[in-house]
Amino acid sequence: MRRNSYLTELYVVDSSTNNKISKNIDNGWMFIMNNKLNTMYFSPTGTTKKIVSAIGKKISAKIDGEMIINNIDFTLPEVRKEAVFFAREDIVIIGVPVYAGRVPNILLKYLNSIKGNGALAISVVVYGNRDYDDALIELKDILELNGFTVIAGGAFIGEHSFSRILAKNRPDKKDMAIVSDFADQIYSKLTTQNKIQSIVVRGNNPYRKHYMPKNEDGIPVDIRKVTPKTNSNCIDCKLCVNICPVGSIDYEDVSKLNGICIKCGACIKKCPTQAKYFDDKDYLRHKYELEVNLTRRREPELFL
Ligand SMILES: Cc1cc2nc3c(=O)[nH]c(=O)nc-3n(C[C@H](O)[C@H](O)[C@H](O)COP(=O)(O)O)c2cc1C
Repeated sequence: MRRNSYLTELYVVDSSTNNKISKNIDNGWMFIMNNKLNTMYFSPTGTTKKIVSAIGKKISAKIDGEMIINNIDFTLPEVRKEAVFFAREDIVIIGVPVYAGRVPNILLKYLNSIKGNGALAISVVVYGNRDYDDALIELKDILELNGFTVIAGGAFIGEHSFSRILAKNRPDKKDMAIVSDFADQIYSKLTTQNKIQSIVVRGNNPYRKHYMPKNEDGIPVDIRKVTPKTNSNCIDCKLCVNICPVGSIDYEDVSKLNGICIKCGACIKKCPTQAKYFDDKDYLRHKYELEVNLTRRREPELFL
């Protein structure tokens, strides 16, 4: 038995005559066997990567390891210079963290350049236990405008980029069990529905404005200009230079920035000597406020 084209036919070879008999495929199992599985994520502190990778692995495992996962980690700026095109037979699991209740601004140009060409997409957003606001609907809209059919969506929780205690160590065991269940449900949708339906997710359109922290007088503050400092623990290992998702840290002098800082937390959380930190008053106040006020555990939300 050989597959000859996407979703339409399969050959059954008659061994006595060696003639190919083709018959229509309306079976979901054959549907998924004809597809290619892809994962894509932007993940400066690794929580989005963990969730997207686990969904991909679980779906591929369910198909008996038949499916090789093609992965695009677009955390680094060089990767976002490459054009990406998919085709009808692709399934793409794509994840981004939630920044200010939305898809991170710096990713919009790249995300809008990805061509779906009829591929199926699973959209994933990961947030730090405050809220994902309109990020999931925004990601779904972007993907649909680019020619994807979005067949599943999930909002998951990851340790907050600003903090080591808010949503500490999430996604944890309980989250990963939900991630696994989500993958099972996606597999089941792929293999049991003849016409795979797109989804409706929680969120507003028009989208809410980007979430802004407030100062002690309740006035919104703009922390976009805040940059990290470097202390004397620095061993000049250059790790921060290599992991900065906007390529802003100067190679010769790692305490210097040559571009914007998106406050993603990568240089701070991944520094082996804890040499990077923020000391801006408004940033620290916001971080403290989040840590004090958002202790109630949020749970993942799935849309299928
Ligand atoms: C600039 C910025 C804004 C953020 N805004 C939100 C937010 O609006 N709501 C929320 O719950 N978490 C927010 N977070 C936290 C991240 O969404 C969360 O920690 C996520 O797990 C980080 O993903 P990563 O580990 O893949 O980098 C923000 C983080 C950053 C850096």
